[in-house]
Amino acid sequence: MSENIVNSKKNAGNYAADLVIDGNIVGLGTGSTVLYTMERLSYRIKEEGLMIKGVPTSYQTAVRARNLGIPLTTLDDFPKIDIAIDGADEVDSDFNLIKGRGAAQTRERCVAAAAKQFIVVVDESKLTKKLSAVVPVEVIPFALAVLCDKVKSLGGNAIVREGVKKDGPVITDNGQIEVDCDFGEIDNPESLETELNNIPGVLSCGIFTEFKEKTVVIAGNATGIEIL
Ligand SMILES: O=C(CO)[C@H](O)[C@H](O)COP(=O)(O)O
Repeated sequence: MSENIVNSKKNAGNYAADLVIDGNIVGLGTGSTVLYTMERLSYRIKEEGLMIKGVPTSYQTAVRARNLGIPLTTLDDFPKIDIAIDGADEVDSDFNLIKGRGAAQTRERCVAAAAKQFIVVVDESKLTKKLSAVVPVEVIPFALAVLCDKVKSLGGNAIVREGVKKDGPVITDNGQIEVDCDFGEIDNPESLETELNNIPGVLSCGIFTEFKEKTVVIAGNATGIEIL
């Protein structure tokens, strides 16, 4: 990762952490940008006595939060939360998102849906006019072929994500399979999201179009941030 991208992620992540106030229940997204948010929250907890609880969106985030001394809670205890901070793989000009590079989009969707405010932290290279990144989809193995068939009928190409230090498919935190679906440029993200999420056996695809009204995008650059 270039120094520019690292600084851009850091600037966006840090800015988002400073939006959190005492008493907040905070959705903690997954990925490298949110890690900067969590590091800054950890600093604020230790140095400023900030009192918060985090709801992690993945196993990795839970481990990182524990190591950073961020107290954790669950959606069982707080079905409604104050603010969720999460990264994205692509953000279009209407605030439609593609998420799920980390295969965490199902829990990320649950946490974003539960939040009053959804803060998306990205480096500015993630901003695009039109979504065109690969769309991750989490599916139960029983429905894998059905999903692949449906993706084909929608003009896409589905590839089961392979593990890096494991042979075979990536098994998600929910014990399911992650499938990367390439549709090229996406003309209608809302309808594609609905089509994919409605396939029986799909837990969640990585297109997020329904949180626009509560979304603030913080796009980091090498020297600062832009709020969109
Ligand atoms: O959706 C995600 C994980 O499932 C991440 O939020 C997204 O991939 C962005 O990650 P990063 O901040 O590392 O670029």
